[in-house]
Amino acid sequence: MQIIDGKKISQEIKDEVKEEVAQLKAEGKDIALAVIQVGADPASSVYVRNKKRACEYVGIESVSYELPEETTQEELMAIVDKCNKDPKINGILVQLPLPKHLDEDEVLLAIDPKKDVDGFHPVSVGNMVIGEKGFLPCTPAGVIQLLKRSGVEIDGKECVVVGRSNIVGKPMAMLLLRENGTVTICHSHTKDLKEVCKRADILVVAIGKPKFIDDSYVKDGAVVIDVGIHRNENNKLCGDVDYDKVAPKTTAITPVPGGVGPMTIAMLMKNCVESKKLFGE
Ligand SMILES: Nc1nc(=O)c2c([nH]1)NC[C@@H]1CN(c3ccc(C(=O)N[C@@H](CCC(=O)O)C(=O)O)cc3)C=[N+]21
Repeated sequence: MQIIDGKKISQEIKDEVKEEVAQLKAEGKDIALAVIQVGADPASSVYVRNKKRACEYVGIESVSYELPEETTQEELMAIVDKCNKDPKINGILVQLPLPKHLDEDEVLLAIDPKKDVDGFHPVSVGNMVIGEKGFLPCTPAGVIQLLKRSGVEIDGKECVVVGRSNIVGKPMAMLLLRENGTVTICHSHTKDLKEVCKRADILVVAIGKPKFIDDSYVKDGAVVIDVGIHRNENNKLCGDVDYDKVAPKTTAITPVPGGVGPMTIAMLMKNCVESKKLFGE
């Protein structure tokens, strides 16, 4: 059984990015990412801090906007607009989820697709689906990198994605399809979830329920990728997969923490470089 080391693989990617950033810098091309956070949700603050730290490491400038919980839609839209127009800004990230009084879709739609390093804009989604160049969403793109760099073949494999969110499940299925996997998407209405999951050579779980998937959902020798992240009362992290029960059945599995999470951030850094190379001046 192989424990897929997301920390190590994300470090490799960050080091590759760091080198590219240095090369661009030598040509006088600096990269900057705007990180916009509304409110002070502690989990979001952790992720935002990790993103800034990664920027620092690879040599990308991070310009942060920490806005109060009461920020209005108009105020937020004005900041996005300002970042859109600022030629120094190459990427814009609006940390999700936004407070409930704000319209997430309107904000994401307002981001210039040329700066959409999260890959959430409908233009980016469309490009991903038809296989055109564009920004790939960081978490699913990170999962593909984890699989490839761990020597897991996707081509022709039975891939089951549990969860159909716009930011993970749906794009995950699409990227596995692009790698020639045979892809099934499961969700809350799926009949016989267990039986479908048991077909998987590669099982990707993104349902947002702690330790939901135990060994009874997993075929012997499967590869299991856990996208979930939950924090319990004692601040201990766990995923959507019951790792201790599932791991012995797999040929490879991602832990939480240290699996998919760090990859999300590494891929964000990669997208920022891509933005500069494709659209920067
Ligand atoms: N616009 C937007 N883009 C995102 O990419 C985005 C977002 N909003 N909202 C929230 C989710 C979640 N997310 C994570 C990033 C890093 C870790 C990460 O580094 N995890 C570490 C543990 C970190 C910890 O200690 O909590 C690990 O799994 O090893 C996890 C989750 C990005 N997201």
